[in-house]
Amino acid sequence: MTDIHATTAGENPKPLAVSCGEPSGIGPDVILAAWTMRDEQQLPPFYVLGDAAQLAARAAMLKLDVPIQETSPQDALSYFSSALPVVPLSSAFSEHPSVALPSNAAGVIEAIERAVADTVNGFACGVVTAPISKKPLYDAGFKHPGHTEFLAELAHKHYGQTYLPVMLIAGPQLRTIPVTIHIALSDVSTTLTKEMIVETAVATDMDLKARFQIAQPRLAISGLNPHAGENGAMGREDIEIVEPAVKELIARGINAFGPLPADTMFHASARATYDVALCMYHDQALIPAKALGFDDAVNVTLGLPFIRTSPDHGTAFSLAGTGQAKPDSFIAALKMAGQMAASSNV
Ligand SMILES: NC(=O)C1=CN([C@@H]2O[C@H](COP(=O)(O)OP(=O)(O)OC[C@H]3O[C@@H](n4cnc5c(N)ncnc54)[C@H](O)[C@@H]3O)[C@@H](O)[C@H]2O)C=CC1
Ligand SMILES: NCC(=O)COP(=O)(O)O
Repeated sequence: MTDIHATTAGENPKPLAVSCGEPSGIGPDVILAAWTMRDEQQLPPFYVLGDAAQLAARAAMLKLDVPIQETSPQDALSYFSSALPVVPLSSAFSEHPSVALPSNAAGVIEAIERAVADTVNGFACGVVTAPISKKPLYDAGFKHPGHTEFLAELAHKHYGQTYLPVMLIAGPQLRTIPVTIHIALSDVSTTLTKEMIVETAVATDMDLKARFQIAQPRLAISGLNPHAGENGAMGREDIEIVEPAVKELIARGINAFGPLPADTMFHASARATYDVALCMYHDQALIPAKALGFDDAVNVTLGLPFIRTSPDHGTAFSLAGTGQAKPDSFIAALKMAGQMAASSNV
């Protein structure tokens, strides 16, 4: 597998815009910890769309010495070496580690919107999102299953075009993509279409070339059913949906192969045959990716007109404010976004 995890840092003239995520989760913990490691980890500069007082309270709880500087996106870069730059939101957050408060939901959403707007407007070179807790946002009227779908909606708002967002989980040993994303397992077989597989694969092929400099990406396409359907004996979707998609991809000049039985496509020698595995549903893709790389895999949204990365983990409420949250995946997300911004040819 070509190594896109190797990073360069500090080469971008613009900082990354970090949305604070759920303030009661471990987002603040990993953001603060990452800033303290900015030199040893050679992190690209970043600023946080969040609440300076809440971040300062979390830093105190964690006994982290993090000076915090409220600033604008334009001035954030000049503070990064000496303080964590924070661009304030319209309203303050309440600081309650481990307890998601409905009153914080509007700020969580605003932070994502503002990080995207800053990037589109040229103040930031990419968006890095800290984890959100989806349920409190749904309760507050958030209509999108997760960041991935919301970011496509924001891209449409800014550019007037429709984008197909593709969730890539990229770790040092494995990259996977779920073709269907945040839907119930019972809806997968009725939602999956040949067109979805083809469109996801085309967007993947394009972005692996443009953003990750993989000249001829090799796409392994999983089957949906056990044993990729066992010639139709265990479900017909592999014959009727996945196989025709693979044929069309090959006809379009994309280096795709499959459908592969999902249970045998993730061992080491199988992984050596492809650059990315396209899987038919969320857990088929995310279980192997997180099992192999939970600490350092990165969630990247492909198919968008801007860069977005995120740690692969969620809000881990029980760890918020305890000092036990590992910042590794967030650090990997910062590095990958910085590297993508420095090297993208889009
Ligand atoms: N990008 C995002 O915004 C994501 C958000 N989520 C959301 O997070 C919430 C919690 O989801 P879960 O499935 O519990 O996943 P989770 O990733 O928050 O936690 C899973 C397990 O890993 C541990 N863990 C997670 N991050 C860690 C870290 N940095 N260091 C050490 N241990 C860590 C947790 O303590 C827990 O045992 C949900 O609301 C989910 O929707 C989940 C994944 C990604
Ligand atoms: N399981 C991954 C996840 O839920 C992250 O989704 P998103 O918020 O990045 O769309």
